[in-house]
Amino acid sequence: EANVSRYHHEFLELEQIGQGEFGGVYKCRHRLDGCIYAIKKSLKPVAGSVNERIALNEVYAHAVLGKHPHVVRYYSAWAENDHMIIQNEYCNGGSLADLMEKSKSGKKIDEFTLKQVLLHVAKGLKYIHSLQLVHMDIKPANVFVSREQKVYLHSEESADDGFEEEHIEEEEEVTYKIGDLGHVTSIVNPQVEEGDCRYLPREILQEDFSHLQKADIFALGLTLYEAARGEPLPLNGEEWHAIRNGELQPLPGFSIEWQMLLKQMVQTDPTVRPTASQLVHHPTLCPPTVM
Ligand SMILES: Cn1cc(CCO)c2c3c(c(-c4ccccc4Cl)cc21)C(=O)NC3=O
Repeated sequence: EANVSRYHHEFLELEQIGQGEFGGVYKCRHRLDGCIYAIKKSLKPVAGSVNERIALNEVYAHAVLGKHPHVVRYYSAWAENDHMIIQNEYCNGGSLADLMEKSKSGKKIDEFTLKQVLLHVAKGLKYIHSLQLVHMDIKPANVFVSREQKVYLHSEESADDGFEEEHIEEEEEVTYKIGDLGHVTSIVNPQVEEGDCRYLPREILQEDFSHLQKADIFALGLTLYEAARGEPLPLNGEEWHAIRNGELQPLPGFSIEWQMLLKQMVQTDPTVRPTASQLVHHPTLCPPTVM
């Protein structure tokens, strides 16, 4: 019946972790499996509206995209009491936007961290693009962080008496994941719902959808540029166009090769921007091989 709520029946709501015009996002514990999930509750969109297309896009995309280490995992979606509900993997480290917020007061985000973000998100995009899909809303708030405490049993032959020496090594493993698939569309017959204009390349504004994967690369480039610079990106106007003409400010404290890579990612001509696969194998991102 209408008033039985699967949400309250299956989940214990722990705290609200997001708020938007769409509704709210909650950190919840599943009463049966005991795991924590991120659940977004939004008002059921009007049938046939743009919002309905975005809501359906999101669920279709999650269903097709299945499981990937650098794409936030989807578990279930349902409608109840005039609400659309989607249950996703909970990423316990906040978003890149949260990291940027924190770095405003303290230390800036360093080059090594941003190279990790680039490598992980490029791997996620390579997977999405390999399925002839594009994300279309890559930005700091949609890159989520998972931190996992890994424990290793480390055993070493001790030099002198030849006995095995064992010790426990703890290591925090950070994984960056692409979330919010509400703008995902197929490159075959694209129904482009523009993402955040701060990260939008000019060709999409001009409705040129011939290189949609490169719009994701552009948005990722500006995402990293903003995280490195610590200044908010323009929504429009002179500075917005200057960036689309390839004019980026220098990034003091960052290597020249990093700044050149970002510049290449936001090139005006989409065909010049690297593909996600080229980024994954880019020499400045691959961990140094022990010689
Ligand atoms: C605002 N907000 C904060 C978080 C926690 C980050 O530590 C969060 C998550 C998600 C989402 C989300 C985004 C778009 C669609 C559905 C969901 Cl659940 C939103 C989130 C999501 O899918 N997984 C999250 O962890």
